[in-house]
Amino acid sequence: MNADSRTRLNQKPEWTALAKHREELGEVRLRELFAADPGRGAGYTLQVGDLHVDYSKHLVTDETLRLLRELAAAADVFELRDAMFRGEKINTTEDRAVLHTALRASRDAVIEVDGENVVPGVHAVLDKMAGFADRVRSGEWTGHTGKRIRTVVNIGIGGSDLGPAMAYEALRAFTDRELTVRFVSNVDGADLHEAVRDLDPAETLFIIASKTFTTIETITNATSARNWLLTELKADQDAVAKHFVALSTNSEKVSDFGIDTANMFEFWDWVGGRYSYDSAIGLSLMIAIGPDRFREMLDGFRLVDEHFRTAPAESNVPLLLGLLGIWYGNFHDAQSHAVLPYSHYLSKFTAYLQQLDMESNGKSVGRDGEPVQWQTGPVVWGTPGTNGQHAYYQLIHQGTKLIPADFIGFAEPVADLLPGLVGQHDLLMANFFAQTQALAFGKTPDEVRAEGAAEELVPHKTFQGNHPTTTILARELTPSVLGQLIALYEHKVFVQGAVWNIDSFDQWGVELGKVLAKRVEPALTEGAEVPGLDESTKALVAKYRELRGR
Ligand SMILES: O=P(O)(O)OC[C@H]1O[C@](O)(CO)[C@@H](O)[C@@H]1O
Repeated sequence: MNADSRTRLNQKPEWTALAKHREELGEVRLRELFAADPGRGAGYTLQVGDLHVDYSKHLVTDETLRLLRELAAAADVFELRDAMFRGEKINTTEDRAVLHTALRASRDAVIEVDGENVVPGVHAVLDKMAGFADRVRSGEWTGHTGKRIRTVVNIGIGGSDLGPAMAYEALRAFTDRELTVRFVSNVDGADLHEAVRDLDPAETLFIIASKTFTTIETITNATSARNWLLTELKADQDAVAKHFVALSTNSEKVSDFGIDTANMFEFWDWVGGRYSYDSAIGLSLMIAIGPDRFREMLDGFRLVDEHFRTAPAESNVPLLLGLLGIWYGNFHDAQSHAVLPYSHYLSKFTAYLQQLDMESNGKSVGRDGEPVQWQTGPVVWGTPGTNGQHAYYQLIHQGTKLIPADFIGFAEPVADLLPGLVGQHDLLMANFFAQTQALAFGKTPDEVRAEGAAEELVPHKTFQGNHPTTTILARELTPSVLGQLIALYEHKVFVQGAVWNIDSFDQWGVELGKVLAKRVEPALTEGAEVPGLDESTKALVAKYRELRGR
């Protein structure tokens, strides 16, 4: 691969061809595209596993898609993909392999890092997790006083929180209702306080999830949780072993904290935090849904991995979704991307994707260390429909910004919901379909007039339409379907990072704030002089101390 040639992405003929094509298409109208091709609705669809993906409501033609695929080829996307699956160290700034795909590889697969097959280790940890999860679920694992565990509290942040928290919500219908899981991430003590205040410590298990085991928020919360537990139980340090387990790559720090390393579930530096909830980081989820369902979820991931690895470019769904994002971000100046799940169970899905996408592709320096000269990752945002419809959809429909959106919905409601529900799922999904229709085709002034609107209101009631959306539809939100969805987005993010020639697997941008926080803290607590503190922050710190009466 030639890193230099990728750096000059916007000087490549494939890029220029796309820019020219964009000019020629001008303000292409979805109404026209559908009028010109009545088969578009059924034709612009792909299937991957259980996911039916409709991309007909995009501002693209066959030619656009062909040119986008050529750009991907010119950027060596598939070469980089193959290098990732082979275990090469494509996270160059950290000199690490990127092998979240190995976390869901089948037992007999062989994937080597530095000459060692990592798959047996992955399955050994999965088996250990399964054994532990079964013991907690059955009540065989008891706390210090002999009581069974009723609540699991996962303490972690970023990738050590968002993934399991999202998936626990998503798969609530599959959870053991006798056992609940709570998630604590914020260093604001209120988070831990609210999570434990009504719990019986004797029935509580803390899972301390931290890849590095040095993250200040997590270690602080874990220390406070240990204090709470020992105080409430009036127990000594021995009680820790029955109420604390760790998920980490750092056995030394785990042991320093007082957790028995026999109760540590390991993962590896080739798993990025935001790509880790299908590793040991998913232990809380496994306890909640059981090992079999967890494995079904891994099967879902693997299905999409295989698709991404082997499907031709024309039918490769992660490639398509990645390229559509590039079309809008780089050739239409779109700044953001909305993800709008029409499932209450996916209430944390977009928050999870924010880290996956924005921590991966929020970069402005290429893999060669040169500043990139094109837009990279979008702002990802969204909440479940239909709540968003009554909040910010106004701006998507009639505002001045182009906001491509993914609509995710399901034909069946997940679980046996309340018997008295009055056809709510069809109503939910009617909104789902209606919104993408309204966004795409809008309402013309003539249509508004035909409804008898007063002339002065016609411009206000007109919908320009032409807002692009992808629709992802599956039968039901099962563990496997969740795995498929997450792998789809993981690989979409990969495609975009590969085209933009950035390292999607490092996160140097979070470091500065961490270092400065450490430096500022003594100024808050002790009024210490912090060298290099700017005048604005100095004044704010002084105000803070005054307000705290210090
Ligand atoms: O699992 P750890 O090491 O505590 O890190 C938590 C999170 O912090 C980050 O390193 C930076 O915010 C994320 O990438 C990671 O998911």
